[in-house]
Amino acid sequence: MPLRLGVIADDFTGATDIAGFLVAAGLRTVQLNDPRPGTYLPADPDAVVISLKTRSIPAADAVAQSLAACRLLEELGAERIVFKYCSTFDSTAEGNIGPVTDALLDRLGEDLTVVVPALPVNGRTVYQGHLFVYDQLLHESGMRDHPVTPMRDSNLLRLLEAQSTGRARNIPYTVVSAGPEAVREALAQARRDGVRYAVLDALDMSHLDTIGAATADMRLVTGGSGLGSGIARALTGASDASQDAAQHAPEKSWSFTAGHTVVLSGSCSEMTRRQVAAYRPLAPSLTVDVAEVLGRGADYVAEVAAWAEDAQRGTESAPLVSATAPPEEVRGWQDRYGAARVSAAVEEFFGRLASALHARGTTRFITAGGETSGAVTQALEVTGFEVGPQIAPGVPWTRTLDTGADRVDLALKSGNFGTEDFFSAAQRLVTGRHT
Ligand SMILES: Nc1ncnc2c1ncn2[C@@H]1O[C@H](COP(=O)(O)OP(=O)(O)O)[C@@H](O)[C@H]1O
Ligand SMILES: O=C(O)[C@@H](O)C(=O)COP(=O)(O)O
Repeated sequence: MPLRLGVIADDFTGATDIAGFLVAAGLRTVQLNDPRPGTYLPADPDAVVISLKTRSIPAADAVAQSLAACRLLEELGAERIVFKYCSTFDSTAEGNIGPVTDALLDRLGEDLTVVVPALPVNGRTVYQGHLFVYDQLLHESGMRDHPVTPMRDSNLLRLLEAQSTGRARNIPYTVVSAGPEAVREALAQARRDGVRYAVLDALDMSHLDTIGAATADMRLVTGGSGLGSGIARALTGASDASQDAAQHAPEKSWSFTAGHTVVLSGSCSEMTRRQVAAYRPLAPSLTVDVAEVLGRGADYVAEVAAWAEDAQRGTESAPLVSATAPPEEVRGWQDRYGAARVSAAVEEFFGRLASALHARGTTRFITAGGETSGAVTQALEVTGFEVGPQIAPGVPWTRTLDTGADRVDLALKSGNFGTEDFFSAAQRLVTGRHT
């Protein structure tokens, strides 16, 4: 069977997010982290999601890695490509969403694509081309203070045109709510007018189903996991009931790996800050000292690993190691040492800590933050995942494709996803289902 969908995701939490929605819609989905020609692919998947860590690297590198991923997906026979980026359009001023979109359009010989970051089930909607996070415009939400990709504009047309070579046009919700035929006509008109990026409004998940149906003949689409859901549901004809069941029913056949659990939080988002605050009274916790990370490196990693190992013995709830901090504290570190240096050092710290803990018997990692999850997953040398039960919309448990002693379970939480009790909720799913 040809691969029906190939997804290029610009970070690791984003990749598991979309993979979870594809699975919920009924597509057999595999997530690959270190894709190379000849990479092992289990059981004839319908969709392959490639996780990259390209959101905040230099644009030229992001383009090169995304094109390599696209080539691999084409070799696997992918009929259609989805470029998955964040539902809050996280990008630096120079890109990378625009440059990668342009490069993929050129590679696939297409002149028009759609831009659909909306994920209404998690409060991200697009109205008249403006991105909202629940009741706030993107630039007024916590995303204005993101340590790596602060978002200071909510107008997707302006954001995209500033990063790319072509013209953008909004297809408003009045057209989207009129159904797939109306959207197809608007897209055809946009193409005739030389528009390169059609920014579609979406206020609820049914709008994403409409967009999924209307874009069935497009080789390249771009957006968030909600678009993935709409496309997959158009492919499989999944009903709301089957989608709901897949998202919420405990998967009886899914088993977790025996061993210890740790919670690693490197996200500084508003929701992660609340989740960390809610979890602290329930479990041993350690706050990462950024000065120690920068000053002591490997020594500090060993010290924190020893603390976590010790803490794992004395408690039911997994220990939490957290660098999560409010914006003024993050700015303080960045002013002192430089933003790029601090981010890279904290990410490297979490990667090294994960490796050290894995060597000492930790098999389950609950990580908060996209860049943080990428660093942890890469340090653990995970090559690919199977996607399991959803802890919250957009956050499934996953397990590595390895079957042997190296197998680990990972819950990669996007910064703003999940409810306040997320860290406990993730562990509740594990209880009683060890291998
Ligand atoms: N206390 C801190 N000070 C400065 N930067 C931090 C701190 N804690 C974490 N970071 C950095 O902030 C970034 C958070 O990004 P990420 O992990 O993607 O979270 P999110 O999913 O919320 O975007 C990472 O690069 C991380 O290393
Ligand atoms: O689309 C989303 O919101 C997520 O899938 C995502 O990309 C998460 O990124 P982080 O907030 O950096 O974890």
